[in-house]
Amino acid sequence: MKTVLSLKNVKKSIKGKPIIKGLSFDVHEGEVFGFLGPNGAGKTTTIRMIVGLMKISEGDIVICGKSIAKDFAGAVGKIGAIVENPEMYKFLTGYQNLLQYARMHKGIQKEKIIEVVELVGLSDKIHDKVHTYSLGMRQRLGLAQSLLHDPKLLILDEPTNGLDPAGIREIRGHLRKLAREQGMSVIVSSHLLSEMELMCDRIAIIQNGELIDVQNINDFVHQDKVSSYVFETGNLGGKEQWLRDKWDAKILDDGFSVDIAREQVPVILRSLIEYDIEIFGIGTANKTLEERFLEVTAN
Ligand SMILES: Nc1ncnc2c1ncn2[C@@H]1O[C@H](COP(=O)(O)OP(=O)(O)OP(=O)(O)O)[C@@H](O)[C@H]1O
Repeated sequence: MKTVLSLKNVKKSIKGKPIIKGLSFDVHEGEVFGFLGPNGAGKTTTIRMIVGLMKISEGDIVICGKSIAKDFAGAVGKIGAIVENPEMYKFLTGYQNLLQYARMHKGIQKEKIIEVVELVGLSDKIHDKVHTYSLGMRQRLGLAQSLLHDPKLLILDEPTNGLDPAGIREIRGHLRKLAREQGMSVIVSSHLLSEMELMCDRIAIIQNGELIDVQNINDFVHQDKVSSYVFETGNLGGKEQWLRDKWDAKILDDGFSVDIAREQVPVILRSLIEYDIEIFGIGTANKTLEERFLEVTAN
């Protein structure tokens, strides 16, 4: 697996206050990698350092083998990014905006503009003025602009901020497609957990400027394969305390729930039968990423 981005014990202090306290992790070719963390965790600061908008205090960032400390232009030249809202000329068309950008960054051909516009699905509206665009269309235009110079690594800070569910789904689709079909590595930040679950292959959880965990999204959600099982029972007739003591059960109006691994289900069923508890139904409530995230960050 090829490493596209490597953070090596990156630290940042602002006015003597440590904000980022030694982050180390790698991002691979063709993966969508998420930065997940509560407000103020340090996601934007980390992204600003990766894209070269902010100096690192200590450590190094290596992009496609180039160190940001030793070869700044070489390293950041591989990146396409939307960090702050991309500046667009509202009274020019989308196409004119891209053309303007291409003129400022030599070597971008008109064919490339057409290619990225098609890729982000803006071909129909590209000759309309930007002030007529919806927020989602502006985001797509920003995405097209960031793709013009063929970046190896695409970085988007809160890419779905302010978008409606359809817009979010659309951006998500584009990012997954870029990773899958073009082998691009994509980094997105968000505090929206459900969204990360749908978009990312792996996520780094950041809290207080520290890395709490980097995990494959599926492992993260299904870690230990513990699920909440809800048992619908008849009257528990005074057996509530036994359930709490033996299974750490939560008593509900018409039964109880327990957090157990799948293999334990037959075991608990047997003991319920032995204990004369009638069972009318069993269901699972798999833990959401949100619940897992809260568990991890609570400690
Ligand atoms: N220029 C600055 N001067 C002082 N403190 C700063 C500066 N920039 C960031 N911080 C602090 O660094 C911490 C991390 O901020 P950052 O914006 O990176 O977090 P974040 O995870 O992106 O949060 P959010 O989701 O709210 O955007 C915060 O406590 C913030 O107050």
